Amino acid sequence: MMAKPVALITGASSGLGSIYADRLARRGWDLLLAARNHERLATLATRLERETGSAVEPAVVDLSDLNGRRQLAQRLSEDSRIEMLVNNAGFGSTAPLKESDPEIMEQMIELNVSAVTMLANAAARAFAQRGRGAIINMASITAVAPTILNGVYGATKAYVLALSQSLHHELAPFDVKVQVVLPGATATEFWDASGSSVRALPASIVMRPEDVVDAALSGFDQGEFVTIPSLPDASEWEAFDAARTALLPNLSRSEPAERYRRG
Ligand SMILES: NC(=O)C1=CN([C@@H]2O[C@H](COP(=O)(O)OP(=O)(O)OC[C@H]3O[C@@H](n4cnc5c(N)ncnc54)[C@H](OP(=O)(O)O)[C@@H]3O)[C@@H](O)[C@H]2O)C=CC1
Ligand SMILES: CC(=O)[C@H](N)C(=O)O
Repeated sequence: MMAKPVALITGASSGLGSIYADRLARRGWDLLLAARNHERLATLATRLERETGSAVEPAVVDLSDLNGRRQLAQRLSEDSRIEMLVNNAGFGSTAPLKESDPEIMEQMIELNVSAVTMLANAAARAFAQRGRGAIINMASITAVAPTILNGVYGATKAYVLALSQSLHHELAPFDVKVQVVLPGATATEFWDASGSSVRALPASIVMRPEDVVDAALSGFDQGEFVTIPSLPDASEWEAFDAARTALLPNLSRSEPAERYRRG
């Protein structure tokens, strides 16, 4: 029997990552599930193996730790069965920057930026060499709306969007798919660590994690690069992105613009 391909999902012990695990196992993927909480990963692995017949391996790792993310990146580089990376682990905050603990902000950057970068780098190299694979990066609507929550959180997600834009361009010739997902408020444990309760938000702006992941996978199946699960009209994103690309011919020129040369 042919071995199944493996999807590596970070942040798989709860929320969006655990739903990705469920959906990908049902789509015929074997799984490598990364997070810190061994008990939760083991319980999920046992359930998914029983219900789907997929092989599910827990990988207990703290991705804010340099050695932790190095080990997982090495596994990604060396294990040719891994054909998908769901770069999902992350945490956020709703506190203004001036009221935030600088060490927590550092940890957020380590997890949301440094770990995402190291794993995307390893996946890009390995998948390009193999001529196949997919990278799904979990950003957030705060990537384009950084005033909504904590500024560092929004900045980390803007980084994930920019990194994905560059990777999408770079990896297209190698048949490696890149998707970036920008969910809005989602009812997960994210909120427990964020400093605000999801129950304080109007129900009309909060999506179920199952719906976020199902929409994101539908976008993936349709070959979308950017998926915003709640956006009713995809042409609104296309117009936003077209405005960005229209700037490109004038962003680097030999002379300052006329308005900076007056007086
Ligand atoms: N919920 C929301 O409103 C939104 C969330 N997002 C993004 O979605 C992603 C998933 O979040 P969500 O599912 O909502 O939240 P959860 O808190 O439910 O999940 C976060 C996951 O990340 C893991 N994780 C946290 N810290 C580390 C670490 N240091 N090392 C390894 N794994 C870690 C957690 O597992 P463990 O504790 O076991 O390590 C958990 O599995 C995040 O990137 C978040 O920014 C984007 C938009 C909206
Ligand atoms: C926009 C949100 O509310 C969300 N928690 C996020 O992570 O972006």
